[in-house]
Amino acid sequence: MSNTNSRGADPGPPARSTALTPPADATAPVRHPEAPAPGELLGAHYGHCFGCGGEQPHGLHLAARAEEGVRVTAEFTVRPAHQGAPGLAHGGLLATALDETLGSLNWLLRVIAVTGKLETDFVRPVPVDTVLHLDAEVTAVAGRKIYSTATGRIGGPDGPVAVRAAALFIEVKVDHFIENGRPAEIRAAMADPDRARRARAFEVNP
Ligand SMILES: CCCCC/C=C\C/C=C\C/C=C\C/C=C\CCCC(=O)SCCNC(=O)CCNC(=O)[C@H](O)C(C)(C)COP(=O)(O)OP(=O)(O)OC[C@H]1O[C@@H](n2cnc3c(N)ncnc32)[C@H](O)[C@@H]1OP(=O)(O)O
Repeated sequence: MSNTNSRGADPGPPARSTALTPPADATAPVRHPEAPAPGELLGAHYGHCFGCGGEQPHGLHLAARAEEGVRVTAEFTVRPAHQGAPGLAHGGLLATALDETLGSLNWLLRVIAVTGKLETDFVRPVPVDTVLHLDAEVTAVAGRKIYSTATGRIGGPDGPVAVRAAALFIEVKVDHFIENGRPAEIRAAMADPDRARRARAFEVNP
């Protein structure tokens, strides 16, 4: 079989459609003993993060809250700047809110991890001014692979489901950021006066 697409370009690796199903040897996630207590806000992992950073004027400013187990919740208000169609949220934006919420779960395990795969079901349209109630949990862990799912409900924690996601995060060392990030931003992050954020980046998984 040819390894090129119709334009002759390398199509890249094949889609991994089964990748979001944990393997048979996966285990249940273990909440870290020093994870934030249920009800506590997790805080931003990086001030300029588009999803959670307080210093990011264009960002979503998502504030995830720890729950029991390896689970978080967050509320996200859809703003006029988030539109795709008139008066409706852009799907990619909703996927970003899900990605960020899912990403914050890894802090309850005390690992740093990046999104490898994110699958999103858009179940119903989400109007501007909607408060989306996000609820995410880690379902299984297999080596460096962390499997998680999330839902976003309209109007309340028991409201109708508007979006659903399943994700695979891959645990990385802090070197992932040092080797791949831009030096100026890396230096600034290393000098972050916020002790909790530095700890999250450097002490967890040095
Ligand atoms: C110094 C300053 C540092 C400041 C840092 C600040 C804060 C840090 C703290 C926490 C924050 C961390 C992240 C941000 C959190 C939330 C934001 C939302 C999350 C994101 O938005 S984050 C950005 C988007 N994300 C990426 O930018 C990833 C790009 N990517 C890569 O960097 C590599 O691709 C990587 C590392 C993923 C893997 O590379 P690798 O070489 O380490 O590992 P390898 O390929 O061997 O995969 C190992 C096993 O995972 C399986 N696997 C891998 N990828 C898969 C896929 N896509 N689908 C299915 N399975 C997959 C393999 O099949 C194998 O499985 P098996 O072991 O069974 O064979």
